[in-house]
Amino acid sequence: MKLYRATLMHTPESPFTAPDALQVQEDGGLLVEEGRILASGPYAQVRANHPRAEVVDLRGGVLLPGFIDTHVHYPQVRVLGGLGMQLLEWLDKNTLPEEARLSDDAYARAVAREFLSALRSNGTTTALVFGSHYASAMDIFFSEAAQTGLRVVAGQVVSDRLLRPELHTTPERAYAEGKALIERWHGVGRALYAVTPRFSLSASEGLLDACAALMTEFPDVRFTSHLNENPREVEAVRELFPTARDYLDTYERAGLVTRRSVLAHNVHPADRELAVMAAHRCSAAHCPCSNSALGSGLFPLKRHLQAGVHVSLGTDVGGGTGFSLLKEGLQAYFMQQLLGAQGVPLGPAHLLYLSTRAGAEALDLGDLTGDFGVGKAFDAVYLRPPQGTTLDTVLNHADGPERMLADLFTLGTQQDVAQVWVGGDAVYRRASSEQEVGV
Ligand SMILES: Nc1nc2[nH]cnc2c(=O)[nH]1
Ligand SMILES: [Zn+2]
Repeated sequence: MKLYRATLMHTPESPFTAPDALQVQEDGGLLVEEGRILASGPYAQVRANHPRAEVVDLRGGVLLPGFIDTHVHYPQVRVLGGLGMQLLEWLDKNTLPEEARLSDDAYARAVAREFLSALRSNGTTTALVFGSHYASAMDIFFSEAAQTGLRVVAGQVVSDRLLRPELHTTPERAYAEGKALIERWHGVGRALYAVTPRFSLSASEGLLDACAALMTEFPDVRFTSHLNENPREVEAVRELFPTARDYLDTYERAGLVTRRSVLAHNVHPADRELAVMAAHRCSAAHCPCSNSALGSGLFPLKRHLQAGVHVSLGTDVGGGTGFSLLKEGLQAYFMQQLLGAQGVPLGPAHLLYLSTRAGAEALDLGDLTGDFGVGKAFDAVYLRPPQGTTLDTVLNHADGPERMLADLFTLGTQQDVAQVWVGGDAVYRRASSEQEVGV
């Protein structure tokens, strides 16, 4: 039994609907046994009730629930930085050639290790991972992920048109390979499976039906894809599906819009699409760094919230700009500011919620993770800036916990992630030599 002593902050409820959603213990205690939180509260109180627990002293930093990235591409870690293009050109020139390289198992393993290491060192404890087009690269991914202890919800990406021939499959093969991967990996350790057509642009109706067949046969797997990211993409989908009411309808008609569906981007939705997403309780993964880098547009958060659509955050590596949910939260804030009266003013509690609890809800893992409630898994990130850094200075002069949280989202980077736990297991610890900077 361990008692973690730290400044604790979490958002068990949504600040979009609940006032005072940010819960803070400035000198807090979290009692953890067998990976689960048994008690929480002021340190002195938890200590008095559990005098024999081993104390882990984390004073001097801030302990947050582990970050939850609801849209990130495993095969794209090495193509980060491909700036200067919009979506379709970026896929063609920057991304798909790299994705084809994952047909080589040794290459796929190296990329999987780089990807999983980047998640952990950025404080991400759960991720909805867009996989590779190759089944063997997914076997490699799941086996590497199991060794890290991270929670991954991932699936083979399937497409049968308009990418490049070596990335195409058939509905029959997509079904057979998906079924085999689900039987091998879904619910094994901390892994779950997500059925993942790349986007309707590269999927025939037959392929979407094959995806639906998997969802029917295995009702608790998740579903993810892309939606309404870029105007040229939206127009191409309209031409490819002349009888569909809109982009969402291409998925909806196949029965793929459910409580366990997460659709990335949705920068250009119609009102009907928002209403249907809300009715089916499916989630939108907002990827603000990617939307900026690829010039996709300004996410209409207010329209999503007004329609009742649940929204979480994704880094969208490699369309995005890295693995940090701190940066993603800050960029979400910037973009809402830039929208002026059309934007939603986001405070630090919103940014924390979007990067933790909202992701757990999107993945239907809200009973397991996303906050520090009693009974939840101990999934946590300990942020402690190296001495002498700007963030260290600013935190030392912050006039209260809410301002500290704003400082973390404004200035925090990978270098500030000191330790990470999943289910009580330590999955990352910053090398101690990096802790002193400039002193
Ligand atoms: N951002 C992004 N959008 C996509 N739409 C289809 N594939 C992709 C991808 O890899 N990244
Ligand atoms: Zn994406």
